Amino acid sequence: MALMSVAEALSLVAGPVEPLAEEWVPVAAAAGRVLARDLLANRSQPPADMSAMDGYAVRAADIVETPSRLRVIGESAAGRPFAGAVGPGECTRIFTGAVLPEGTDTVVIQENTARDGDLMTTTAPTAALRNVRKAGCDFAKGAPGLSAGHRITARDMMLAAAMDHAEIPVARRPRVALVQTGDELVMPGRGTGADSEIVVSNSFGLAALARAAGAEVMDLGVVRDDLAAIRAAIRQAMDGGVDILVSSGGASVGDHDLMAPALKAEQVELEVHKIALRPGKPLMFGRRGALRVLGLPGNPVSSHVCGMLFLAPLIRALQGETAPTYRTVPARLGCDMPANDWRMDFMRATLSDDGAGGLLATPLPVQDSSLLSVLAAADALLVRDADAPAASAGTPCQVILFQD
Ligand SMILES: Nc1nc2c(c(=O)[nH]1)N[C@H]1C(S)=C(S)[C@@H](COP(=O)(O)OP(=O)(O)OC[C@H]3O[C@@H](n4cnc5c(N)ncnc54)[C@H](O)[C@@H]3O)O[C@H]1N2
Ligand code: MOO
Repeated sequence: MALMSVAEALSLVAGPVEPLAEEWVPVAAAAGRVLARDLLANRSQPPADMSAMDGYAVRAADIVETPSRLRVIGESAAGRPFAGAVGPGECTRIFTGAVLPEGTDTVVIQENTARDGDLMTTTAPTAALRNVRKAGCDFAKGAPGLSAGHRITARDMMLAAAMDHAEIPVARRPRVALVQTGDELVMPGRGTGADSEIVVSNSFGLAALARAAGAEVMDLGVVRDDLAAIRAAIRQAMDGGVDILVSSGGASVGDHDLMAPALKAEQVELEVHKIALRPGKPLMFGRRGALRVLGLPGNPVSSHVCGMLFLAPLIRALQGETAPTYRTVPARLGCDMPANDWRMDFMRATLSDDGAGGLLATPLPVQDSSLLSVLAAADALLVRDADAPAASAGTPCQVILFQD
């Protein structure tokens, strides 16, 4: 029987997802968070007509001739507006960012004036309404500024602050718990040096991916290949209010691969179990109540690729982010490729310049899913569709860039 496609699995994992509850955070702490509601401007910017330059605020009708001579009756500076009104034949000194005095509509830059006591003479023409920023020209009070589902950038933080928001509503960070199964596993620096030991690597990549997508991560550590121990870890996640439990290892079909039986025993309904993906065929996804479980293969490259393809989009979807999927960019093949088999393939590849402003993607020569050195040396994942025909160098293709 044909295994489920990557697209179908992704739609089950990160398809229509009810976003987590909102919480309010100070704008200064909002980088990378996802807006839970549309953010409207609480005030107009600029709040009044303001000068864009240092010079003199005048009435345009008074400076049609050059030279024109006007009486200086006061000053308007940023934060210290001129209190009165400016009549015909009058002007005020004005500085950048100051409110235009009543009666004026144009600013003559000081370089185009001469000053003698309280008289100002224009020395070059200035078009009517020049050097003035109209009230609300950046944004008007009540106007939509940022949309729900948008991930806040540094620039958005500036906009939100300028729109006079001290705190903004964002989706709660998804809580992700990581568990790694395997009798062979030891933490870095904690092994005895025995050949049978393997040093844990998966949780480091998965935690970084999850945090970059906006999650709070807790590491439940290494669990032995023991049904009771794995079931206890699943219950710990359920009781601890975890949103996504991510396991790595024990996903295949060997006698010691206990993740599926443990999930079934804990009544986690498996919606995905084995898909047409390389690396990552043994992927599992299930739910029980509010808990979602992603069971990733233990092979390090498989766990990381599945983290990029499924975990990061799920974390983003739970925050209400729009278009929660992995993102591809166009490139061209750097070498001839044979036809693909029935598994969609995400190959570790290097990128180079194609000499025409584009990218050339060349798969690294060995693609075994255990090879961390190859994963670290790659620039991108080259996407090969299931059953893709043979393709020659230069053929357009898609790649996923590593984001770190
Ligand atoms: N008869 C079959 N055997 C296998 C199949 C299959 O279809 N039939 N699928 C293969 C594929 S594809 C994959 S991928 C692996 C996945 O196996 P598991 O998820 O059960 O992974 P483990 O056996 O637990 O570990 C595999 C490998 O990865 C190392 N590992 C595990 N966890 C970590 C970790 N946290 N950090 C670093 N390295 C880890 C582990 O020591 C093993 O070397 O199954 C194939 N077999
Ligand atoms: O799917 Mo496995 O991840 O090919 O090695």
